[in-house]
Amino acid sequence: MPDNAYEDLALGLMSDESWPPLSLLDEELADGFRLYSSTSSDTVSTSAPFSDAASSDRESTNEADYIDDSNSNKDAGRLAHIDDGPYSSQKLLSSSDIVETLSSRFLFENDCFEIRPYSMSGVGGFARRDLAPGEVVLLEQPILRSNYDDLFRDFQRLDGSSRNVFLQLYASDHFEPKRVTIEAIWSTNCFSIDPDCQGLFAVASRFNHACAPSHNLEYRFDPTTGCMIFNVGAEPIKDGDELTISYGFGLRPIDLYRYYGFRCLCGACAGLTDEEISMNSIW
Ligand SMILES: C[S@@+](CC[C@H](N)C(=O)[O-])C[C@H]1O[C@@H](n2cnc3c(N)ncnc32)[C@H](O)[C@@H]1O
Repeated sequence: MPDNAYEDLALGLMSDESWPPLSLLDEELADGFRLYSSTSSDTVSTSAPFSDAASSDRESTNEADYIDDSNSNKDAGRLAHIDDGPYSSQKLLSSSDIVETLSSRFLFENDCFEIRPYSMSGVGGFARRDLAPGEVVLLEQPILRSNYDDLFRDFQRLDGSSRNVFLQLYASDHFEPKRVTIEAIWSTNCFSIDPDCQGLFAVASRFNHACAPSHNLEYRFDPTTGCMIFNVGAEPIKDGDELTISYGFGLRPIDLYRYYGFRCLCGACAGLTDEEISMNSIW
């Protein structure tokens, strides 16, 4: 495969005429899309799926301390952010803005898929054309690498735009009521990068789960590029189909409910009855 084969699939790079291909690590990718280089020297080696949200039981902290921009550090994280241009209305600061925007706007698109709202579960990814088995649809660098111990400190080091992207991601209301939004967003969306480190990905966070064997994307973390790479599984995907991933090997609907707080509606599993839900209510 040629070196630049993935360029137009990297986060922030649009393959249509208005978004000419640029180098993956260009700081200025296109109007309104920038990808900041990380100063982190972390090495990563595995492609484990979502982190175990159930294992995090940390004390809450005053969230207001962590959403002040004044100390922003542009180099603390990687970001393909939404600023101007066609995505200007996604420069989001409040949860009401987020809700309004998610209900009416496309969130991201490249040659292969788009992230858009739909009725089942907020937003999801949908194929924009037929996709072949094995085809790479997205390479994405995390906007933040962290872990549950360092999350608030690392969040504080993000620049203001990265924080806004972070804060517009979906936060499950399943997590402990006193848990602050930052931690709920992290728990809902982060992917494991290695045993001690997770990553938050602005676009990949929008992929919904489907139970095996019906999920149609595979993913792995590539330490060389620092990207999570998403490719089509063994079966082709048709234009318009939802792109789905597995949130974890062997997870049953009851595990999804306990760990992530949602009733799986993927259609491939039996789901959960009301009785099972009430028997497993956590709060
Ligand atoms: C990582 S986010 C995925 C994107 C999310 N739909 C959004 O609007 O941003 C995970 C959340 O999506 C929803 N979700 C994902 N997969 C689902 C499924 N199979 N059935 C029902 N809800 C699902 C749940 O609300 C879950 O907490």
